[in-house]
Amino acid sequence: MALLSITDITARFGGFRALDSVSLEVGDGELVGLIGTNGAGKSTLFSVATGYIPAGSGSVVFQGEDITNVPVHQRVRRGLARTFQVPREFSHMTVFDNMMVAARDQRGEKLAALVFSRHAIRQEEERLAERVREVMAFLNLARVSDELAGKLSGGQKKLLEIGRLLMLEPKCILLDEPFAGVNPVLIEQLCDRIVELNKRGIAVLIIEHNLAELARIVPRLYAMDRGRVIASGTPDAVLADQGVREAYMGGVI
Ligand SMILES: Nc1ncnc2c1ncn2[C@@H]1O[C@H](COP(=O)(O)OP(=O)(O)OP(=O)(O)O)[C@@H](O)[C@H]1O
Repeated sequence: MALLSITDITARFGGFRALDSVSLEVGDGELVGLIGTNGAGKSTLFSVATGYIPAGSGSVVFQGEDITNVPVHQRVRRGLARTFQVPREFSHMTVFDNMMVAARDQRGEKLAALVFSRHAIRQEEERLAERVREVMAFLNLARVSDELAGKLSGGQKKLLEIGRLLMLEPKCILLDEPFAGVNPVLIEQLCDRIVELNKRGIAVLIIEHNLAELARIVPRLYAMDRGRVIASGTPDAVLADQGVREAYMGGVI
């Protein structure tokens, strides 16, 4: 059984059909790519999967449960979370605090339950801080821990965005163009960290325009064009697909 099953999803913006009966699956512990022309509907699909945009029709099933109408924060609590094309860090806060805020959001109810015990709150905060330090070390962000997030490079912001996601202890992450605006050296590092996360058991679905990098790390790809999935399979098979080649620059890739 798939970890995440998206079936026959349709989504409209006014009269425009951005997603037209889209189906896609991510298996437990799988690393999957999603490519497509500009405006194909990839980000919209992420938004429907994670609850930011309602599905017009179709279903989203996560870990065997129908979550089509479940709100964003409950999907996050179940372990399904996404990044955005443009990172959403708090630019005037430090890297460390950005990560702590993400962790506290997730732990909000638990912290509220501890309201009568200062000692218990301090212990919980220390536990979260320890987890933040672990994640920063994993992402090579430890040395910028006290920097303001707004001062980070594009690549470091993408790493921070992934760090904030990891504080949610997800089972499946949807990464929207993690390599966009990132210099080649940091792309290598990002690729390496994404593969390592996946090895540790987190399922990953990645939207990416950088086909060379994506094809290097994912065993399986989907391709979208004009609101539909037009191909899926190994990167070689998808990139050789005639429909995909026609969708991209009239067959030039
Ligand atoms: N909030 C919105 N209101 C109206 N139209 C929208 C909205 N969001 C997206 N669209 C339209 O839906 C279509 C799909 O957009 P989407 O951002 O999902 O594409 P994409 O495949 O992620 O594109 P890109 O690779 O360029 O980021 C586009 O035509 C876009 O203009």
